[in-house]
Amino acid sequence: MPEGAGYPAGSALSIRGLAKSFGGKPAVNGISLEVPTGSFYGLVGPNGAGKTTTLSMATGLLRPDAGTALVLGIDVWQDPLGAKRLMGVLPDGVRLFDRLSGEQLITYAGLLHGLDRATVAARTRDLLEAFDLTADARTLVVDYSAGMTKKIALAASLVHAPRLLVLDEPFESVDPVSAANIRAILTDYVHSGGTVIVSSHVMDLVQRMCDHVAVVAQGQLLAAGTVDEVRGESTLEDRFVQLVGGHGPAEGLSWLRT
Ligand SMILES: Nc1ncnc2c1ncn2[C@@H]1O[C@H](COP(=O)(O)OP(=O)(O)OP(=O)(O)O)[C@@H](O)[C@H]1O
Repeated sequence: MPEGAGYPAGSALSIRGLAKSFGGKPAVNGISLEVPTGSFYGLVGPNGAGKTTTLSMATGLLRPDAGTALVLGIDVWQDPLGAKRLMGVLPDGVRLFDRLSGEQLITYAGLLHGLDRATVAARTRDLLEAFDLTADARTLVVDYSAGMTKKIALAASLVHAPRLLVLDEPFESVDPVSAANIRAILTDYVHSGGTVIVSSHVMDLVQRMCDHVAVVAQGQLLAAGTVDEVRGESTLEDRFVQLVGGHGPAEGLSWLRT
């Protein structure tokens, strides 16, 4: 099949029929999704819904049992290098080379992507500044807080100026000022033609920040479209609970009541 055949031209990420089971138990059960180029796309779902598994398969980190993922028409599993050149990825539970300093980590990411030293040095400086990490540039990443680690990982994912950003829980552990800063960086990136897909549990944030959203539960897609299409007259949070089916009050915990 030629590159991108059968896939919408306007999609930065095309996921078709992705599936993965662990020990015979389906984690992702045939998810298909089109992420339009230039969109800020939220992926939401309850704990264990299959978000991380889906994003890992879409970014070449976890081999699917079935299905395909294309980044700007390039098959992630047939041409991983070609696809990864176009993508910046913040995986869940980032495992970084944490014996490097923050500055070294971004530099290393840039050099791995084949950028020349002068470009890497200039971009590293800009990224450290943008993420407010200049003062900690020489500190080892192992000594960073959880939020600082998230920020340095995000900075490293941007150094090669990717066209698609795939971010698993980028705001987890990040303080509100830094979160606002990251949101501004990402919004600016989208306005300049980039595409972002971000998983999050924070509905309010997704409603305010994203223009598209997909809701997954139990490894399946329950709804996808623009945020306004998906939420209708409700808030995204109410619609999410409706779709996913909330638990009742904690009757089983009567012993906990004083
Ligand atoms: N490596 C693994 N081995 C076995 N089971 C796994 C593995 N990774 C994920 N799972 C299972 O797959 C299902 C989906 O997990 P996944 O991490 O994709 O969910 P998630 O939507 O990202 O959840 P959360 O919001 O809690 O991070 C869960 O039932 C999980 O236990």
